[in-house]
Amino acid sequence: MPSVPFDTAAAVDLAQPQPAAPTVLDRWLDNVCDELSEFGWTSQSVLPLIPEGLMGELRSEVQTLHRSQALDTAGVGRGKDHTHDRSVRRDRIAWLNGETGPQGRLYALFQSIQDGLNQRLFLGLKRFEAHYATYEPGDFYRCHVDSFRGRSSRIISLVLYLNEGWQAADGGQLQIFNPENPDEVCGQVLPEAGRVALFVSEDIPHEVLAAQRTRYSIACWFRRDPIQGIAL
Ligand SMILES: O=C(O)CCC(=O)C(=O)O
Ligand SMILES: [Fe+2]
Repeated sequence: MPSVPFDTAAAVDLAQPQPAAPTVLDRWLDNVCDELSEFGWTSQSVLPLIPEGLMGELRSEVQTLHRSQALDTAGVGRGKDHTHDRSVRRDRIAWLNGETGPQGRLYALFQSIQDGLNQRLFLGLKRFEAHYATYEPGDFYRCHVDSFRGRSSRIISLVLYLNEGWQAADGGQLQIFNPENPDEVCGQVLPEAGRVALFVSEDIPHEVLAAQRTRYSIACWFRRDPIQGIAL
């Protein structure tokens, strides 16, 4: 009797449409969403997803803004509570509008991250906002959360770091605290180019330790309110 050349039971029926193989982005999002669900935060490399050259272009943009003093001191709080308290935060910021070439490419990536978060976690995210931030030597951002409880406007925070060759001695680490016990540090992220931190905006207390050299980043918030200025 002729031997069966392969396991017919396990053979793929090529006549049927096959599900598309997961992409690098799918696998990245699966991992991010697992960690967000379990811990409320995650730190990942975004380099496998970033188009060639984009990190350097974004770094040049923020360095140009920095040199031309086009960054504003960042405030704390919203509306009438908005203040510039240098004992709380000392970074300088410039909002992105997605209209330069590099920002357009970054916005396409943020949009696919937003779609992927919605598909996996059913967050109902509708838009995102993002700003560049620079921390000069000595600058910090004390422990805070990014969204007031019950406001549910900023849902997920994402921070993308732009400095190359950042060492532990350069400081500026993002410290993540245990939401149940805000005295307990449960993670630290080195702000090295291509690394991103993602966390649940209203749950995760975090702080930026004092930087020892100029630190460049992009902070992005995925929001549930559809129109700027209207918080649900
Ligand atoms: O740059 C970071 O690591 C975090 C910044 C931050 O917490 C913020 O802008 O709200
Ligand atoms: Fe924050």
